[in-house]
This record gives sequence, structure tokens and C-alpha cells, in this order.
Amino acid sequence: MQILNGKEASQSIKDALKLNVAQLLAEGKKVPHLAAILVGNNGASETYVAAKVKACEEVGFKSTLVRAEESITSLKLLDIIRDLNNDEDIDGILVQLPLPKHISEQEIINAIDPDKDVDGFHPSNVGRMVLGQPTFIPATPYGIMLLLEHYKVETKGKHAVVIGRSHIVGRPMSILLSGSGYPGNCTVTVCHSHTKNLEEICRSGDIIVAALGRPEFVTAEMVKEGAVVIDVGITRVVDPSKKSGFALKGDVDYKNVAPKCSFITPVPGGVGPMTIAALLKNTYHSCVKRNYD
Ligand SMILES: NC(=O)C1=CN([C@@H]2O[C@H](COP(=O)(O)OP(=O)(O)OC[C@H]3O[C@@H](n4cnc5c(N)ncnc54)[C@H](OP(=O)(O)O)[C@@H]3O)[C@@H](O)[C@H]2O)C=CC1
Ligand SMILES: Nc1nc(=O)c2c([nH]1)NC[C@@H]1CN(c3ccc(C(=O)N[C@@H](CCC(=O)O)C(=O)O)cc3)C=[N+]21
Repeated sequence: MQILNGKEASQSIKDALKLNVAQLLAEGKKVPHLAAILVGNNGASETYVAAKVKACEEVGFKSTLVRAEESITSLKLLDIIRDLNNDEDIDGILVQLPLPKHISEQEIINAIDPDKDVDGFHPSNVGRMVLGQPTFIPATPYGIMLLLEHYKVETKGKHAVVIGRSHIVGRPMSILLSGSGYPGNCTVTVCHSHTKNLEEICRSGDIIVAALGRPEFVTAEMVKEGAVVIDVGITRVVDPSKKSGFALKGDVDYKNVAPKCSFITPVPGGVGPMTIAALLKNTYHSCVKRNYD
């Protein structure tokens, strides 16, 4: 069993980006600039956005955090996005999800300039991804592809089972794994809450991507010997023994599943850090494409 260490792989991506930034500076060019919009004060969202801003600093990008009250109207939020779209220095715009219920996420995403949509959530970028055209790939599935590549995990001809069909993880993951080229060329089964015989389907998976958000859902009985298991899920569960007061749980029963795997991602330290590294890569490419291509 080998651990797919997202902390390590993301560090090597960040090291490469640092060199890219140094090169831009040496050529007297501007550095990549990411704007993150955080609405309300959801604890998990605060943590993730803080981690993204910190990662920007680490590699020498500029970052701007725009905070808005939970009660902000759609119109006001659209104003913020319009200003960021028009700001020439900004290369990437990210609206941290989920948004408060009174705001339509799709309406907000549609307003982001697709050339600055480093999350890859805009319909034009989703369309480009489906067609296999160069575009911003959503950070979590992109990070998983980079992780598979980093560890040279074989994917060609494998049966990949993706649990979850969300627009930010499961759906794009299934499209990327079924695409041609490496890592891809898988035969993909997408599972969701209406899937029958999910256990049986999982057992036939050479690769399992668990992205449903149910702690320890994937048990040892659902995993075949030698499988590759990617655990996307992160759920905070109350744990008084922890300093923070909570523990992070993946969608996989790691202790019992890991011994059966050829490769597995831990939580934390697996997909999470790769998501951030992928976002930085998208932001760098946006900067180069917008300014210097
Ligand atoms: N590590 C990282 O970087 C990231 C981690 N995450 C984590 O990944 C998890 C999933 O996130 P996200 O995709 O946004 O979640 P969503 O809640 O948007 O989607 C969950 C998906 O799982 C399906 N599902 C739910 N319960 C079951 C079940 N019992 N059996 C089969 N399928 C089920 C749902 O089906 P249906 O469509 O039928 O409702 C849905 O398609 C969460 O824990 C989240 O915190 C998310 C983003 C990034
Ligand atoms: N517009 C938008 N884009 C996103 O990419 C996006 C989003 N909204 N909403 C929520 C999800 C979640 N997400 C994570 C990012 C990093 C970690 C991460 O770094 N996790 C660490 C642990 C962090 C901790 O301590 O909580 C790890 O797994 O090691 C996790 C989850 C991005 N998302």
C-alpha cells in the first residue's frame, strides 16, 4: 500500500510555481493576482479561504480577500464581481461556495468573466472541459488528476467508480477520468443517492473516488484488493480531545480500507492540499494567458 501524499505532491507544485513567479519578476512582469470572495462567516469556508490566501503568499502571488455580510443582496454581489472583472490586475476570481440560500449560485458564477474563472465553474469553461479543450479545470478534480500523475498511477482501461455527481467534484471528475490521455481512459461509473447496488459497483472499481460527504461511508467490504482509493470527503465532527474542538473525517473508513489498497489518499493531507495547488496553477495560467500570450 502506498499513500498518495497530497501535502508532498502539492509542495512540489508550489515549488515549481515559485520558480515561475521568480521568472516573471526577472522579466519585469506582473505576478498572478487572485481575488477570493467570502460571503458570511461559515467556519469551514473561513478556513479554506484563509488556506488559499496563505498559499498565494507562499508562492509569491498577490491575493485580495473580499468579505461580504451574510445578508448581502445578489445585486451587490454582482457589483463586486463586475468590479473584479474590470480590474486589469486581477487574474483569478473565486467565489467561495456555498453561498447563503437567498443567492443563486449559478447566477453569480455566470457573472464571472470566464477568462478569470479559475474555479472552472462558468458554463463556458464546463463546456470546454467536456469537449476536452484547454480551460480552467475545477480545482478538486484537477488536483486529483495531478496527484495521480505525480505518483504515476496507471489509469488506462481501469474501471473508475465515482461516488457523487456534484458540479464541483463528482461530475467533472467523471468527465476527466473518462477523457482520453493520461490520467484518463477509464471506464467510469457515476454513483449518486439513487444508485442501486452501490456496494457491488464499488467492489468492481479499480479506482474509487469517494465524494459524497458521508464520514467513513466506504468500508473495507466495498473495496476490492489492490484498488486505488481517492477520498475527497471532509466532514468536521465534534471531538473534544482536539484543540480545535473537532476532527476531520473522510468518506472512507481509512483504517480498514487502507490495507487492501494499492494507493490511498489520507484525510487530511490528501486531496485538500492538491485542491489548493490546482487553484494556484489555474491562477498562474490565467495570468500568463491574459497578459503575456
Ligand atoms: N478535499 C477537497 O478539496 C474538497 C472536499 N469536498 C468534500 O467532498 C464531499 C462532497 O462534496 P460536494 O461534491 O460538494 O457535495 P454535494 O453534497 O454537493 O454532493 C454530494 C453527492 O454525493 C451524493 N450522495 C450523497 N449521499 C449519497 C449516498 N448515500 N450514496 C450515494 N451517493 C450519495 C449526492 O447524490 P445526489 O446528487 O443524488 O444528491 C451528490 O451527488 C464533502 O465532504 C465536501 O466537504 C468538497 C470539495 C473540495
Ligand atoms: N468556489 C469554491 N471553490 C472551491 O475549491 C471550494 C469551494 N468553493 N467550497 C468548498 C470546497 C472545499 N475546498 C477545500 C479546499 C481545501 C481543503 C484543505 O486544504 N483541506 C486540508 C485540511 C484543512 C482543514 O484543516 O480543515 C486537508 O485535507 O489536508 C479542503 C477543502 C474547496 N472548495
